[in-house]
Amino acid sequence: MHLRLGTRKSKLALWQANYVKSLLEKEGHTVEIVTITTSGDKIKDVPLAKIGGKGLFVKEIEEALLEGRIDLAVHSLKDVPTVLPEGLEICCVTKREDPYDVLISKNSQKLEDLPPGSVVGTSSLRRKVQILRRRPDLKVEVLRGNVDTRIRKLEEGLYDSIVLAYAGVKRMGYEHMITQILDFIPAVGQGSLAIEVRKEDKELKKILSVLNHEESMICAKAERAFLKTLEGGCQVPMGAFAKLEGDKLIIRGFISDLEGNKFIESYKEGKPEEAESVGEALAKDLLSMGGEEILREIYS
Ligand SMILES: NCc1[nH]cc(CCC(=O)O)c1CC(=O)O
Repeated sequence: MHLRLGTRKSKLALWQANYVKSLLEKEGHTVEIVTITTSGDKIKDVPLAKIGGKGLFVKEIEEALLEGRIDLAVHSLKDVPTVLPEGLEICCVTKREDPYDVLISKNSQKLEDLPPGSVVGTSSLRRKVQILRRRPDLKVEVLRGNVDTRIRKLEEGLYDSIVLAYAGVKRMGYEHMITQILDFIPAVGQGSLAIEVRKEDKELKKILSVLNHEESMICAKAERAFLKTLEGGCQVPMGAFAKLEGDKLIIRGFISDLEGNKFIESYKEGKPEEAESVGEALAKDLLSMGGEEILREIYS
């Protein structure tokens, strides 16, 4: 079949699109890559948490899907909101790449070795609070842009260290620059790709099912149910990480206030078949442990 694959045009997005393209070509399909500029690509210097809109990197691509200009969309799963437009679905989640965050430092200093007052670049509130919890004496400053831009800003001396997703760093060929793999709780979905299609495209979904990695899909379901229950956008520091151990699903997650002073963390176990309810149960625990108050403060 001839498939039109929609993607953003950042280098990372194109890498991801080409990765999916090559998997589909192995199955005998032809794939045309259609690049789409999203609002997230246009607004370059404001932290996404300040813009506040959900799905800034996917909205225009979803419109192309709904209008029939493309057949499938490839996104970083972590950029996809938990509620999709009517008529669309995530039919596959690809095998998760290393889900963790990494620190890249100018002087190869690990988080615990950075001199007091060092400047760490990240725009993610999730990363910020986890940095400050370990090193309240560091300065966390806004850093946006694609992976190349972020690394260039480090090299230009604007930061002493930056924090990025391992997955993006690896895909862009900067693995050799990694100073430290951080044991932070990752973003929901970090490291997996989401394949989004029109719900009604049954035949296409059958074709695409080769892209699905069942274990990654189960973890995605648990983490996204967690996020949905917390109504988390990127304005609230939170994260969750699910994994399968044998036939047990384990999910850890946290929610925090903006400075990392109130950091509420817990975990939950359950059956993989009940991934969504396990994620939801974890979120409800966090809400009753003080999460509700945090949300109220942040949104007031
Ligand atoms: N926020 C942007 C974004 N979306 C997906 C990735 C990397 C790939 C992934 O995490 O799955 C990145 C870069 C980063 O967070 O450093």
